Amino acid sequence: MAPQYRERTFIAVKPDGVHRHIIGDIIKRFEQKGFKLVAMKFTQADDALLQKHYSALSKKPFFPDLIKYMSSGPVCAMVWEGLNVVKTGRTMLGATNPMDSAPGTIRGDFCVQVGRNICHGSDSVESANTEVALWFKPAELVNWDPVAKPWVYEDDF
Ligand SMILES: Nc1ncnc2c1ncn2[C@@H]1O[C@H](COP(=O)(O)OP(=O)(O)OP(=O)(O)O)[C@@H](O)[C@H]1O
Repeated sequence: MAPQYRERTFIAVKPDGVHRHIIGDIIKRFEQKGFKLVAMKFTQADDALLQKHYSALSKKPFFPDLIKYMSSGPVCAMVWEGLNVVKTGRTMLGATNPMDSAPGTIRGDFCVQVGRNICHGSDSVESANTEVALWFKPAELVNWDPVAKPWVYEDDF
């Protein structure tokens, strides 16, 4: 498999998305797009993990509320793989603030306010690599070949 098809991103359904039963819809969109699920866990994140995950935002006034929100219940943490998956994943999620998220995007269709925006997606390949390593052990990442691969990638016959 060519390396560009092996790009990975970290996607998480946040506690509000879990409570509102939106996990399945989010998985469905990534599956239907043609991306490959590489790892998934349903987990209660502790403050230490979340503080590392959101360390770039530690000076923001909303940081304490963000940690409280993200640790308030379980999250569904996932790794998805495919061509340009980081950038496309962000497009599929929609703008951070659901007031600006286009209809048809996940946030545009399922939520209303920035502090309850139901999902997370890595914002660069570098962040994705850091986040995947933070949330998953290497042995939790599954290497497999979907039978549909030649029907997703044109040069893979
Ligand atoms: N002004 C705000 N008020 C409250 N919460 C906010 C605000 N801005 C961002 N957040 C929360 O912090 C998260 C991280 O913000 P960031 O600016 O990194 O956006 P993002 O990269 O689109 O979001 P995420 O990292 O969750 O995918 C947002 O998804 C949102 O839950």
